[in-house]
Amino acid sequence: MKIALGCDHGGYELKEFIKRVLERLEYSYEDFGCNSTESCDYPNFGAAAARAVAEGKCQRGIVICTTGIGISIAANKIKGIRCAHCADCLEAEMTRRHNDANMLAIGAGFTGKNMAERMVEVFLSTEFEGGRHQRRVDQITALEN
Ligand SMILES: O=C(CO)[C@H](O)[C@H](O)[C@H](O)COP(=O)(O)O
Repeated sequence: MKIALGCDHGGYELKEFIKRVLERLEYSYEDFGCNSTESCDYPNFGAAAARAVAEGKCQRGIVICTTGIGISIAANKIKGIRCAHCADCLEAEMTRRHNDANMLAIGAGFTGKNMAERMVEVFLSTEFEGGRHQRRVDQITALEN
């Protein structure tokens, strides 16, 4: 599974940490920037990672800004993306099980490295349950058209 990464300046350091986590877990990744803590704008980086997921070049995405909110809003503008802003492991697990979320958004100003590492692990290893949840995901998809 290949993971698309995106961030703004507020998420840069946590994104670099998450790269090491992904290497330890033996996931490949593609980094869509940004590439420093210099101030920049999150929409382009969130959308670039989201497009890679929507186009199937990557199977999941992880995006990070200071709150995780702005970059999740941007990612969710891309058709086919279900980007969940999560702050703990249960949210990261539930959004996989129930929403088949294909992107995780993290707020680096609020979520520490330890929690982020555990969220990434559970997000990438939890399967979608399908069943009644598939019907609801289909309804979300229908809203895009
Ligand atoms: O979009 C956000 C808030 O919802 C992100 O947290 C951004 O990182 C933040 O807005 C950036 O703000 P800054 O003052 O330019 O660092």
